[in-house]
Amino acid sequence: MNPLFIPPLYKQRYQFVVDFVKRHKPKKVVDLGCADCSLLRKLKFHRNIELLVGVDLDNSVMKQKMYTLAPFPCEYLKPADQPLTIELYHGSVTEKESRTKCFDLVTCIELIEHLLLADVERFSEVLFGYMLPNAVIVSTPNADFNPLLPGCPAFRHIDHKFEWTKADFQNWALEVCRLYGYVVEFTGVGKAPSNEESIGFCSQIGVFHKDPYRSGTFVRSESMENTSSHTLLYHVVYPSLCDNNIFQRTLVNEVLYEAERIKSKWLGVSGEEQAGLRVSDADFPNGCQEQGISQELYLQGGAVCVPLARVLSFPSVRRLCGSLQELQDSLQGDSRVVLTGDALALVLAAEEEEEAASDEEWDEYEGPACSETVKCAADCTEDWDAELSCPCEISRGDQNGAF
Ligand SMILES: C[S@@+](CC[C@H](N)C(=O)[O-])C[C@H]1O[C@@H](n2cnc3c(N)ncnc32)[C@H](O)[C@@H]1O
Ligand SMILES: [Mg+2]
Repeated sequence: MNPLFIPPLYKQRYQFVVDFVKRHKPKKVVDLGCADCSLLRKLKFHRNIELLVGVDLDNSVMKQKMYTLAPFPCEYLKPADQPLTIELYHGSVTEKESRTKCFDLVTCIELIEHLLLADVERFSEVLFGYMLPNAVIVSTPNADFNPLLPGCPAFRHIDHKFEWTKADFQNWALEVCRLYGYVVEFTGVGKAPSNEESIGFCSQIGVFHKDPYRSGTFVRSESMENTSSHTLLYHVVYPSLCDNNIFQRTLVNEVLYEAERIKSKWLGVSGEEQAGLRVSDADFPNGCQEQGISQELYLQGGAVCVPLARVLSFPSVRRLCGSLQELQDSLQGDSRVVLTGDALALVLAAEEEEEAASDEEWDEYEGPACSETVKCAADCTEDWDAELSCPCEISRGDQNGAF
């Protein structure tokens, strides 16, 4: 059977959120009804997000997949500039939880139709009247579209408690806006055929923003007290340069790496050629030229001295330290580096201290403990999807997929 939508509808819903995040750059995002964390796994690559939270009533599905939200090994080797914390909570979206208050964006993708109709009002109050997010994205099946889905039963999924027509959804959304001071834009994914466009999208979406003209005049939840009704299941802090220890370790690694490379190149050429290796200001712009600070290497008591000014000309170091003074301040007192008395150069042993691993040692090396292939940053998302999500649309049902 050919898929009805290409890409599948669940991917189009996730992409809708990802596009919104790219445009609006929210810092704090919570995904209500996050299930197997598929959307969270996509969002974690958007490093404008500093706090990413998932909430679901079903803790078993979250527990199965929560470790896929852990940092990749390469993220420890090359920490990001911005911090990122990911948290998963077991709890109901109809209960107030102060740790989900005042986020920039709340997503509710195919969640609302799984609530009892009697609970929708309570959910609306918790979401719009208590959590007070700046923006909300709600998606839900459009019942008007069901006749166009071949073999579609009364409801698209066995766990759906209701399915709203376009008018039902818009009535709910507009009432919520009236009560809580929001404005809404209606859109969706999964277009109807051109002769049936008035039916609307297969997945209807409402994008809510706080109404700038009504701030302070809307209803707030009766009780705004700090309540903790959810249980924290998972908490991970990503390595980032905002952490002083990680910053220092990364800086020292980069400085030593670049300094050793400069040293090896310098040692590898004859004395005459060394003279020819004299650096010109234009070769290594780093802001030190004006101060007349030398960038040339020299020998001192059998050791090679590599000027910090020269190391600072490498973009990998300059990204971390903006000036020579900053670099000196960061390196002084760090036990992994030795500086000259004037703190202007690094002192490195002229000879390699450690021999490279012998052939026998390499024979014993069994490779990394985990055979998993990891790729960096945004490219990974599709790999993870392929591995972690069932590629068969039909078997996924509406949980994430068919409709
Ligand atoms: C169809 S799934 C949607 C999953 C995900 N948002 C997506 O689009 O892939 C609905 C999710 O809502 C969760 N859910 C249902 N009622 C809930 C409640 N009262 N509080 C929190 N989560 C709830 C279910 O456990 C389920 O994981
Ligand atoms: Mg559903």
